[in-house]
Amino acid sequence: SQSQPEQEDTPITRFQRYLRIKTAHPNPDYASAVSFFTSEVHSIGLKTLTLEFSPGKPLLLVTWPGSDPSLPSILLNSHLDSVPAEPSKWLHPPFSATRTSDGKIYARGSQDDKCIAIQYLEAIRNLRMKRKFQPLRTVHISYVPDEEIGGFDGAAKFAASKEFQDLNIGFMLDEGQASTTDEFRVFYADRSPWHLIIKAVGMPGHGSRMYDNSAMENLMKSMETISRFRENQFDLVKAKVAANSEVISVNPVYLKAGTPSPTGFVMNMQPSEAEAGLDVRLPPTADPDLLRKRIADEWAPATRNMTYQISEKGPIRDYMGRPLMTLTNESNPWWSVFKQAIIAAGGKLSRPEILASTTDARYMRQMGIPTLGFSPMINTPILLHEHNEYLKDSVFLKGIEVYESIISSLSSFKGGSVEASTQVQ
Ligand code: MET
Ligand SMILES: [Zn+2]
Ligand SMILES: [Zn+2]
Repeated sequence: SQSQPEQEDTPITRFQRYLRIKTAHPNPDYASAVSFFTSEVHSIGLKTLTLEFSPGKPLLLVTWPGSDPSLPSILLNSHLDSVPAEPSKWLHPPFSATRTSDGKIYARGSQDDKCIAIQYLEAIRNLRMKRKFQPLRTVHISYVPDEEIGGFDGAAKFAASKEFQDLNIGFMLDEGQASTTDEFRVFYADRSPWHLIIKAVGMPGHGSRMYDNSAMENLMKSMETISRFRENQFDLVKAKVAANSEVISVNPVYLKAGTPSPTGFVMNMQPSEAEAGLDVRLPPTADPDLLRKRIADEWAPATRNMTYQISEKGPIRDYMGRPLMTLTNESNPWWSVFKQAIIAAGGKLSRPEILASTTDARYMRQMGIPTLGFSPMINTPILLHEHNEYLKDSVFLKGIEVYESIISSLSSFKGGSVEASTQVQ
């Protein structure tokens, strides 16, 4: 064909344009992303509102008013930011959004989660402009900053705000994860993230000496203990006793030790301090107190002069002390509407799962709002945070159709008395 795809204005090229905006940390270009969405939203005749709970960190709210604004609304959430990428290790530059001849669109954020940001809007565009669909309930989209660094200046402040309360949200969708089979995955809970730092101290000494209680020895002993715990948890997964997301994961993400020299490190000196950083994730079913005790007694024991610091990145329980889980049975009418909408779009849904990672959904679940994690990507490898993250064009386009079905169903749901019983478990 004579067409020049890059100059067209289609759902795919709009996806590519968004992927090219560098919203990766540590310096996400939120301003460009917000101005991109603002003009897209205005082009379909809807209004936007920019909120700024923290300077330089805008949150864009899109509203499609329903015919009965007194009914609780629907919120579709997507984070604007991405994790960094190492360009030299990619097949195609991570902000090029290169589309290969077999339809793969390579970009950081193509799966996590810029796809859903565009799909929400394209689905609304089709429903509104082509199908002249009129929602009964108001539909909102929120484009939020800082999810990848904990969401404290984004979704956390948003969920706690008066503006959020005024939206009167009855049900929410947030990101999920790709499915390697032909069944869509859906998530009713997240794991809670802890950042754990353990520190060891000891006498420095000559690199040739063997002596007890060096900082390195103390840290290495802890790492061995942690590795055993990690293997036990992993064995449960390998034996298929539990899913990856149903156990406690602990993974070292940095190690820091050594006496620096101009050419690297002093090699004949055992250092007096050593430190490790670990990413820990707890499923909502795990007892956080037991893990705290294990860390104090075994992973960083004071008897070996070790200290530790746990930072819990967001809520693990709701205000009543209950685990943050959205019901996925017939007692939650939103669940039934969602499930039917997937089937109506010709899709299959696998058994609801806990998400192995963590999303902004936890802040909304904490407010008692039933929230499901969902990203319509089937027959797709799970590439979030990896090199060569990509999404196939055909999968992306099918996702728009799926959201048309979901958004039209949810926004038409009449609810009634049954809605009042919809609670987070
Ligand atoms: N979504 C990111 C993750 O799961 C950030 C969550 S808050 C630590 O790692
Ligand atoms: Zn994400
Ligand atoms: Zn992510």
